Parts: sequence; structure tokens; C-alpha cells
Amino acid sequence: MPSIPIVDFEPCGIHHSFVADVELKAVGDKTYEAFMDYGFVYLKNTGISSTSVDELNEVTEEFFSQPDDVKAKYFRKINNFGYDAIGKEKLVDGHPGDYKESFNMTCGATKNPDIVWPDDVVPEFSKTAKSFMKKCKALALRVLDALSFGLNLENPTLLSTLHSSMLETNNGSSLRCLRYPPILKPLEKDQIRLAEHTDYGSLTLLFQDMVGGLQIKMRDGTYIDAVPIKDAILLNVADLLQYWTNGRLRSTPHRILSPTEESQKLTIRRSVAFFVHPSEDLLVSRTLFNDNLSGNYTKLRGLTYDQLQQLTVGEYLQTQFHDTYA
Ligand SMILES: O=C(O)CCC(=O)C(=O)O
Ligand SMILES: [Fe+2]
Repeated sequence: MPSIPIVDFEPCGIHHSFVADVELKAVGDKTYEAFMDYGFVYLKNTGISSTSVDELNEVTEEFFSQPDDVKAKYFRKINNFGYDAIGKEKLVDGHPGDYKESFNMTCGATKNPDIVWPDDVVPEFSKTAKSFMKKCKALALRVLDALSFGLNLENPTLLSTLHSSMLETNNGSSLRCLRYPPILKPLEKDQIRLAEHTDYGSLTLLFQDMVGGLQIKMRDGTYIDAVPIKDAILLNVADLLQYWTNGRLRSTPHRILSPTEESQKLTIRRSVAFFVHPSEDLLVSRTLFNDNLSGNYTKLRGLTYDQLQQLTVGEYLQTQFHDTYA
């Protein structure tokens, strides 16, 4: 039975202020290899502690436990920032929305005075989330530097440079805190915790709790479990990076079914995702390799090759959000 590879990220962890190229290359090679087949890898010893994940989950849990009318005041309206109630996100046409709730925070939007943090109900919310975003940015840049070596890019800082605007206003990177509530009554037909999908951007850092349920789809169509590993995080390739690497790295579909066992149904699942995106003003057409893509282009989210060539990263992302939210 295949299983998602584990990479010890310690030599490149964000607790080191400087990392030698040889360390980036060693870790990058292993990550690259995992990404070719699985599109996913576990990273151990990244320098982001489980305590900081727990702290974030604690403040967001305080928010999620508020009555619906309180949470409704923070619905996601502008800049992909705010609360999404159960069923809001529809990843598969014609199916009910996912049985999950989430709080989404586009990092750059935190500079917009019109966005509303729920700090009046949970005082530490924005402080904790912003501090976590900074750690995610640092880790994402390290991963991108390692990956540049893994991909043997001529310019080993190219990937991190394309993403250096993370947390700024011209970048769609975002932090999403997810809560999968207990299932107390039968769900709607075809409703599950998280419908099968691929992520839109470059990479996703995923901090899941120990409950489990996430599955990834292998090339032969079978699913394998992304079994939670204590203190390890999951890292996966998203669509834009698959495209930019001309398919060298795989953006792997993933999903979370609804548990069938009674005790598991009652167990809440928590996760935190950090979606890493490049600068919005870049053209989607700027790939990292010169192989001619037009011949073997597999559709990126329903867009034809010609349509895609016209778009900036920001415009491309806008088309995706329109598609998945009611
Ligand atoms: O909750 C999880 O573990 C996965 C979340 C996810 O895949 C997503 O939000 O894109
Ligand atoms: Fe995802």
C-alpha cells in the first residue's frame, strides 16, 4: 500500500536564520520526488510548533462556538475574508455544499481597513492569526527555495521571489481555519465533509489534527489516507504550480468523506490550511520551463489554453472563487 512520504525538514526549518544551499538541495530533492507521484509530503521539524497551531485553534474554536447570528456578522463578503457557514462552499456542481465551517483570511486583506476581524467576540483573534501567517510565510519561502533546487531551476531564488509578496495586498495567499462539526443527523444526499478538489494556487501547508479522514487520489484513481502524524505538517502542490512546472509536480485531488461509525461522527475535526499564492500581477503564462505546453495542456480548471494565456494570477483566482461559492 503506497503512503505519503515523510521528509525531515529540520535542516531548513524556520528556526534557522540561514540555510546552506546543500541543505536546501537535499530536502528539495526529496520533496520533489514526493511531489511527482503523490503531490503531497509530510514535513517534520519545520520550526512551526504544534503549540502555535493549538493556540490558533483555540481562538478560532471560541469564534466557532458563538451562536449563528453572531457568526453571521462576520460572513465572508470582500477580499475572500471572513466566515463561511456549513454548506457554503460547493466544490462539486449539483452536489450540496461541504459539511464544514471555516474562517478565511486573505493575508493581504489584513491591510484593508474595511475588513472586520471578530476581535470584539474573541479578543486575541487577529493577533494570533497574523502571527501564524508570518510563520507560514517564512516556511513557504523556505519550501520554495528547497523546491527550486529540487527542480534544478537555473535561478535558485526564482520561486521564492515570485511569491515574496505573500502577506502584501497584491497577493492572494490566505489562511483558512476549518472546523468539521459533529454529524448529529443524516446529511443530505452526496453531502460529505470536504468534496474532492484540487487547490488553486502554488502550494498548501496543512496542519490537521489527529482525527483523520483526509484522503488523496492516486493516479490510478484509488484513494490513500493522509493519516495524521503528530507534529508533522502536510504540504501539497496546487494547480498553478502543477501548470508552471508543466506537470512535473502533481496537484492531487483530495477529499474528506463523512465518517460512518457513530463515535467518529460525533468527533469534531479541525484543520488549518495556508494557501500559498504567487503575486497577483504575474501572468499565468509565465511557466518555469520552456517545454511547449500547448500540445499536452490539460485544462486548468475549465479554462482553455488560450483563455489562460491572457490572465494574470489575480484574474485566474477570481474565476475560481466565482465557481465555487454560491
Ligand atoms: O481540512 C483538511 O484537512 C483539508 C482542507 C482542504 O483541503 C482545503 O481547504 O483546501
Ligand atoms: Fe484542499
